[in-house]
Amino acid sequence: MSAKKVIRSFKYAIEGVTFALKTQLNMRIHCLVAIIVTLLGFYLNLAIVEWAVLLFSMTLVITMELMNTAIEKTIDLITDEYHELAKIAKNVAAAAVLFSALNAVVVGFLIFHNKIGKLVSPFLGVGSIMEVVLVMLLGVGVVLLVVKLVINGGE
Ligand SMILES: Nc1ncnc2c1ncn2[C@@H]1O[C@H](COP(=O)(O)OP(=O)(O)OP(=O)(O)O)[C@@H](O)[C@H]1O
Repeated sequence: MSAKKVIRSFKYAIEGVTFALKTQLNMRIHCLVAIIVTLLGFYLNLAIVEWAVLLFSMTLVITMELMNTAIEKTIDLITDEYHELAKIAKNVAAAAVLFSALNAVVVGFLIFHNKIGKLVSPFLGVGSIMEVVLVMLLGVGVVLLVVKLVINGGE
């Protein structure tokens, strides 16, 4: 492949990401969460293996969202009428996003749950109560995200 072709493929890929960011709310949510989690990771000084697992999980969610968008658009191109197969294809693609997001949440919990005390103590001087409150808030956030993904069918 010539250098020109490589640059052109990058350009197409960037166009794809830009489209997904502009049109898919879930894609914006995934990216925002990924940025926040990455900043948190720097602050909490994660180990290399923790970074590797975390980055893989976050990238997987974003990749699934991109594939979901591609499948949605392909179906819309094929038909704008109700079709059982169109429904199955879109729902299965949405399920892929949901599973990758659930995996990311579990990975995030495994990596961060021991470190939440360290995160809040410099600000509040409290560890355990805030830890419980933050885990509960995280849980509520996760449930809301899952409900939203289910209702929107991955958008
Ligand atoms: N052509 C179709 N035939 C049958 N069911 C469909 C069809 N298009 C969509 N659906 C159903 O509606 C759900 C949501 O569809 P879709 O993702 O296209 O909506 P949307 O979230 O508004 O899409 P977009 O992100 O393109 O705005 C799908 O998961 C599927 O269950």
